[in-house]
Amino acid sequence: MLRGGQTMESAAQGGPRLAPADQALALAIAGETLRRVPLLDRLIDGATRQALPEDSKARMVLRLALAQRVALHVPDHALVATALPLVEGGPRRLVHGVLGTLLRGSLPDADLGALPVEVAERWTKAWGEAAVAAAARAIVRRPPLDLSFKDDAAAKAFAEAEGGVVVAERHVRLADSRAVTGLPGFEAGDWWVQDLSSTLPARMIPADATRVLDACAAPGGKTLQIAAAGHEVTALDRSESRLARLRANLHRIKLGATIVTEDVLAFAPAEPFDAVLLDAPCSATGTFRRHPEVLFRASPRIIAESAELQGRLLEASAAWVRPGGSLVYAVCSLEPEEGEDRIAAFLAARTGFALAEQRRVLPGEREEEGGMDGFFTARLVRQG
Ligand SMILES: C[S@@+](CC[C@H](N)C(=O)[O-])C[C@H]1O[C@@H](n2cnc3c(N)ncnc32)[C@H](O)[C@@H]1O
Repeated sequence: MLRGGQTMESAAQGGPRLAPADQALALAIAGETLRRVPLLDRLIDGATRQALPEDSKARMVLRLALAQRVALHVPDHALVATALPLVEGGPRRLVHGVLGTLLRGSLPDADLGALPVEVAERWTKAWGEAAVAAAARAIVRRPPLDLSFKDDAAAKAFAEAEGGVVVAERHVRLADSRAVTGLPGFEAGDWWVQDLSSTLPARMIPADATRVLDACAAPGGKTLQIAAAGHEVTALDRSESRLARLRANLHRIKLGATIVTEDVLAFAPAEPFDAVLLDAPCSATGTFRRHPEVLFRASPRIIAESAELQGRLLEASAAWVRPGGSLVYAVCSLEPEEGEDRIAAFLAARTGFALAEQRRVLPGEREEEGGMDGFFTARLVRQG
């Protein structure tokens, strides 16, 4: 992931086939390492005479071993026994020596997270130190399990029965992550998993909008919300495999939508929509609590490329909004270039749209209730 910019999911698929318990442990070690790389590097650098290259195998293996000790409380003999074979025929002596020194000393047992240095600097400039400190706390905290419900009464009854909290209309938060398939209402299709932040854009769609286009729809969290709210949804995405997941989700929740496999940039609807939701592809840095690897992938170049594409997708989607209708834009990103700046640039470059509402979610929001993913969403109205 650090070298190739892969997601955890694709890295796991590309690796060797492991038994489920080993796969879960491997993912836990990788995730806990990514949640505290600068902290682990400080420990490693404090125990080596010459700094190990950033990308060296010795540094990678030491990070993995130390994360097991500070975050997963793996016994020393076990983590040494899994680290050394990784450097057999290579820097085995060095890794053994550094690990020995560190494990004999007092390692922080603290649940301290650390954002990659470049991300901390970027976000301090954009959002200030309090948001960065909140993000460092959040990256090592297990996020709650958030469920969106088809029906508000069912949400309230579920919260009461399962010890959850209704944190918004049709939305229940469970403090601890449980196996979702075992929760009541899974088979019946009463709810789906969705972070509270991700529910904000669909809540901005005016109640009187009849025909709604979900322009980057798969795997369908927002499509489900829009359909559950009673709108007629057209769900468009260019990825057939992701649309297969959207179809399966609609089937389980027993809701309907017209599905279109198409590129936003090539789509030509027969008639305009009352509302268009563009949940644009983005760096996804707001989802760092569940996917810490996003912080290492989102280089300034990737963010700039993503922002450029978002500008084009916004222009294309704007053309399908009827006069008086709404265009809702959303990104699960903590980069202003993908959020506030995109909307400002869109409004500066054309007439005919006005900003109706805008919402930014930063790390630290509702922290005592389990927090929220970083997010940005805005609603524009097409003037008639
Ligand atoms: C942020 S995800 C959407 C998540 C979805 N709205 C949900 O709530 O479950 C972005 C989606 O945009 C799709 N996408 C990216 N570029 C596209 C394009 N040019 N045309 C159509 N879909 C695109 C991707 O396949 C991906 O499914």
